[in-house]
Amino acid sequence: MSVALEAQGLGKRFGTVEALRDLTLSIPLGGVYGVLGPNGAGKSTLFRIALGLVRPSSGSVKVLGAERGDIKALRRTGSVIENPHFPPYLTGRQALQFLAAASGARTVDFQAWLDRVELSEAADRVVKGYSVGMKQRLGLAAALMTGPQAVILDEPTSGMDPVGIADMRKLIRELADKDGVTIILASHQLDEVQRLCDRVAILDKGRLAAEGAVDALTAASRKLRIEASPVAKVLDILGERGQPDGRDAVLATVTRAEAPALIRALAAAGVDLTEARWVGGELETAFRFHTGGTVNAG
Ligand SMILES: Nc1ncnc2c1ncn2[C@@H]1O[C@H](COP(=O)(O)OP(=O)(O)OP(=O)(O)O)[C@@H](O)[C@H]1O
Repeated sequence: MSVALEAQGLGKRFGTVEALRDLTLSIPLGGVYGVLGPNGAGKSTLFRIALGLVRPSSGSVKVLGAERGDIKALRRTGSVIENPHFPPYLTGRQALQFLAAASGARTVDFQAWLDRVELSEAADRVVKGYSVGMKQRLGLAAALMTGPQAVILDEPTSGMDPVGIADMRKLIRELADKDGVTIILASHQLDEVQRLCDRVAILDKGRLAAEGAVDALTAASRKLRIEASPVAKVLDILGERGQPDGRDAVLATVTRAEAPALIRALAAAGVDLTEARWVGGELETAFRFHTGGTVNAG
């Protein structure tokens, strides 16, 4: 089995609202997968259906190869859905012990998980005094301590400061690369997603608007900016794939694979090359293109 989450023609109606419409999506096992979309696109609904918290109106979803609601698959799937809540007068350590007991987990190394999410110093303080970021990290420890194969995180960096966001990004990447946990996350932080995720799905009004490797989705807006002299010769060699950028540079629409040959051709034609660098290629551009221009902060 190489699929972590598979949705087939998934639909969900809440009264007159169609939160998901005929969504077919396959999220591979391994790596970090981002589910993106404007507010109300259906990201949380997809996650809630996958976790057995909400019943779909049509279609089906499998998690780790098992039908929705399968207890064994759910035990192998951790989750942090929106800001996690803990009994406020328990300490971080007690909260993990309480949740482990509730889920029937027997051999959990609480200290190791508290260390891993950098909560060792705060472990014996009550959760009530924790910051948003600390609660998110405690939620992540709670989701991971039972050794899941996949983890679903709904906006894991919401309400965090830039340092907290960078730490969370590092931890998530490490969990995927070193621990082999498949991470599926929803986020509005497109620059973070671009740095963190291997693949993404872009949802728009409950539909799948785009899906693919981050590199492939961003390739359309990525250009090679070539600063060279004479510019006219560069434009001549590039033909339709070149456009002037100021007086001494050209934007070339080429792929990474084509770049070395282009640079060799320019040198062979006697062009003096001062600089060649990639510009553009932001995930935000792809997001705007596929969702009709809405980018949400927060
Ligand atoms: N329990 C519910 N009852 C009624 N409508 C709901 C319910 N849950 C979600 N919806 C609606 O379904 C649509 C999709 O919501 P969902 O929370 O899945 O979007 P989202 O992409 O996660 O949005 P956000 O980025 O704001 O978290 C929205 O229009 C929302 O108002």
